[in-house]
Amino acid sequence: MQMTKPVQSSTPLLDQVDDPKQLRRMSDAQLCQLSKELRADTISSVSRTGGHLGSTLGVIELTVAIHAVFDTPRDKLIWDVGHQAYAHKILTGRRARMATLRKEDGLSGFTKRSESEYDPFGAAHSSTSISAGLGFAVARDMGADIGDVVCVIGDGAMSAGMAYEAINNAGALGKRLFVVLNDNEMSISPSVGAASSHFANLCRTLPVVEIDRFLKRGAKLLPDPLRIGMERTQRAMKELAGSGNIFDHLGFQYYGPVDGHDVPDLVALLRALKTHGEGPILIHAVTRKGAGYDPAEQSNDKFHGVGTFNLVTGAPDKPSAKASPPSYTKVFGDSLIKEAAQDPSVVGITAAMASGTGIAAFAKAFPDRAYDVGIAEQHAVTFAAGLAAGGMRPFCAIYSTFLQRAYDQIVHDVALQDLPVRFAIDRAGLVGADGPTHAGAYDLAYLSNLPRFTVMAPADEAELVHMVATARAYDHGPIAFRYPRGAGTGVELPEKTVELDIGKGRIVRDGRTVALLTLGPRLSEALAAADMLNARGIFPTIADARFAKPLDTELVERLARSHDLLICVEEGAVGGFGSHVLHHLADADLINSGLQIRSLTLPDENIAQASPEAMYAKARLDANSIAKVVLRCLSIDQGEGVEKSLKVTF
Ligand SMILES: Cc1ncc(C[n+]2csc(CCOP(=O)(O)OP(=O)(O)O)c2C)c(N)n1
Ligand SMILES: CC(=O)[C@@H](O)[C@H](O)COP(=O)(O)O
Ligand SMILES: [Mg+2]
Repeated sequence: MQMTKPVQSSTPLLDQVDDPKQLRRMSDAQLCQLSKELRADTISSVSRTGGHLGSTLGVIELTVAIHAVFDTPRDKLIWDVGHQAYAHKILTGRRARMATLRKEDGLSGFTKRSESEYDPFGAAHSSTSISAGLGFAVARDMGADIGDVVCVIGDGAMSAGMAYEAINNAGALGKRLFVVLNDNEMSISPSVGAASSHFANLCRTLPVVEIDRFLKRGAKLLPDPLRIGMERTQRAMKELAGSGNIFDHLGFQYYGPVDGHDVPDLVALLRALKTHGEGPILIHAVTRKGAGYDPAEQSNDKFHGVGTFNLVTGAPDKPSAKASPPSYTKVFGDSLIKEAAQDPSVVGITAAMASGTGIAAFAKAFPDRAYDVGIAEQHAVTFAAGLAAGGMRPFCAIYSTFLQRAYDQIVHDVALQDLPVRFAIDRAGLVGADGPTHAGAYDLAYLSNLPRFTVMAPADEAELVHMVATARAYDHGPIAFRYPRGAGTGVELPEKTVELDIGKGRIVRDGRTVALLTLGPRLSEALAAADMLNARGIFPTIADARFAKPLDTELVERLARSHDLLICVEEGAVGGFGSHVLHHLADADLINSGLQIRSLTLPDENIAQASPEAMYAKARLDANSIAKVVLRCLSIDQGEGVEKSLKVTF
């Protein structure tokens, strides 16, 4: 084993750690000191970069204890969601790069295989850790050079069905596997659901758990025959006491609840279990989200996701969002409230993203018509399908990327049954700092190919208001509208809503020769591109499709027949709006030598490596890029003059 240098207790310990193996030779006092330094370093670093601070602060001691006991990277440490892994990154050789967190070519905000051997499995979408961990455990038992497997999963992540699918399988297989339930009673907002109450109850039955743990520990030290007898007695006691918990009943050995901030206790327990543990083991650690930083502990969301902030006060550096135009999210929330005020059948559903989707505002106005189902997108969709079948008008508000998790429910329970579920799809397109795992790139592709689905995208927040009204009134099958993260264009919001003609787009600016057909907020970039091109004597027609499905075939055919160049622009992947336009033109026999067609989408590489700077400029969906495509298609000299006037850069 490569010898790691012992730490001197003089200088800050964190400065001496360049390999987590060094923690295995530290005393309890040193590990406690290291935890203090690690917490301070994390807070200071995130105050300059922003990020998911609260959840990392909740697992500082757990991170230190796990690395002090387990032999990473041979022992696999898998973080669920991975948003709490900043301290893990600092301890595993990435401290010097923390300034690049969530930036172009920088450290991911989540765990990422390509980033470090200490990240054996990528995360960012919740509740995958136990499934992946079990996979590693089976691989180990089939001969792979893998040691122990430790999955750290939060109580929020434990509200997702996938976690129970994994527990169900792990409990049956009986493989040695460690699951640490990091229970801080928080998701992004306070945890919801019966499972969360169950965990809380376990914390209230401490004496029973203490006895149980004492007996378990004692049993481990006895010779086998006696030990088996002791364990049988224990189990009988629990049955009699009617106690026990879901994990015990599903084949796990449950230990806890333990104080997730007590490093010596955690180390002692983990060491004992690593030595004596058999089969799947669940350690229930009770922590505080935002622990150790008062501004975080005092805030409602415990600094779940923050921008840069003042280290002393915790106050955000950037002015509050109120200064910029209202976000699409706020416009959606306010519009849904207005619709619900006149329609008692409107219901709002979120999957643990109440504030992020605007359902929190809706819930304030209509508490008995708002449902936060936890991190359970699959359930959310079929729950909405049941509501629709029951005659209600459910709005299922789920981020584009998280909706991917419920695809079969969308197809099987909603589309094929032709149920009028309304999908409010936020974070459509690139999202910036959360990167590729959160890009809302695929919803146009995965919805526009489904039978009976109506798929809309507003060009601005005024259009969004009309689409919410249109969706509420539309009872003829599933209908979705998708819109981007962040502020709108600042356009004036309509007093009176208009129900749009389903499947009908609009001409926004008349022109000739070139037609730009956009879907969603790229309309403003297309208009800006046209303004640039006017300087070159090119006056494009600009059209807003409004619908990806049903396609406005009359509009598409009219544009194709009366222009030499047709360019479709969308914030989505190949297979979405533009693909359907091309498909229709081929079917209509309109693809001929006289017509050039282009479909501008988010290129694969931009989706795969998306980051703040890889927003629309890099994704080639901004005015410069659109203008450049037009010039190139018309074989117009890209000379210096043109480049300069167009400021076109690639
Ligand atoms: C499938 C999915 N849905 C929603 C989210 C958004 N999300 C990120 S973290 C989080 C809460 C996680 O709570 P918990 O697991 O308890 O971790 P904590 O933040 O409390 O440490 C949610 C809902 C996600 N990452 N993945
Ligand atoms: C970690 C996670 O998945 C969420 O916190 C996500 O980062 C929220 O995204 P928004 O910031 O766009 O709401
Ligand atoms: Mg939690």
